[in-house]
Amino acid sequence: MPRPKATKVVGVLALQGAFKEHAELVETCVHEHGYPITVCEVKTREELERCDALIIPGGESTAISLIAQRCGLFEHLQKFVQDPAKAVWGTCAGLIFLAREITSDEKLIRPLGVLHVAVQRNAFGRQSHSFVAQCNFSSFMTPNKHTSKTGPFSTVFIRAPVIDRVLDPEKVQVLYEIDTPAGDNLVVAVRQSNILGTSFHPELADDHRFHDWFLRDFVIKE
Ligand SMILES: NC(=O)CC[C@H](N)C(=O)O
Repeated sequence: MPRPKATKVVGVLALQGAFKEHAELVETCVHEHGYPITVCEVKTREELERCDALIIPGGESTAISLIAQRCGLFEHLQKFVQDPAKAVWGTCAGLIFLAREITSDEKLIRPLGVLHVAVQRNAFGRQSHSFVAQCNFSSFMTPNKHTSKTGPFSTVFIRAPVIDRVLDPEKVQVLYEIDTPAGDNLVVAVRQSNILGTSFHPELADDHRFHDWFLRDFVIKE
C-alpha cells in the first residue's frame, strides 16, 4: 500500500541486541505526538532500503558486525550510513559499529567506519560495573514544547564504550561528557551531521525524551 508522501520510515537494525525497546519508544513518541513516522525492524536489504532513518541498538558489537557480514547486509549498511540524506543513531554497541576506529579488541570487529571517532569498548568495566547516571542533556536537546517532563534523564550504561578521541573535530561535535570519580571527563555522546552516537541506552529508560529529540531533530527536522 503506498504510504502518504510525508511519512518517514524509521528502521531499527534487528540482528541482535535491544532493538525491540528502541522500536517501542519510537512508537510511543509517534503515538503521543502524531508524527508522520512508521517504525520497522530491519533484517534485510529490502527492509533497509525502505528506511529514511536507522537506529543501531546496543547489544554486542562483535555479533552485530559478524551477523551483518554473514547475511550480506554489511555493504548495504555501509552505503546507508554514508548517505547524508539518512538519519542514523547508534547506541552503545551501535556506536562502536559506526566508529572509524576501535582502540580495544579491534581485530574482533569490522566497524562501518563512518563516524570520525575512536572508541574504547567496555570502558567502564564489566557487566557488574553497569550503572545509571542522572544526566542533564538540556545543553543540546531541544525540548518538546508539548511535553511537560523536564530535568535529568536516568541514563543507563551497560558495558559501555567511551569516545576516546574525536578524529575530525570539524565534523564531530561532542554533545555530552560525564565526570568520573577520578576527575576525568569522558565523552559519551557525539553528533556528526545526520549521525548520532551515544555510549548509553536511552531505550532502557522509562523516558522517551531522547527518542523524541532524535525524531524531531534528525528525522522530521521540523
Ligand atoms: N550495552 C552494550 O551495547 C555493550 C556493548 C558491548 N560492550 C560491545 O562491545 O559491543
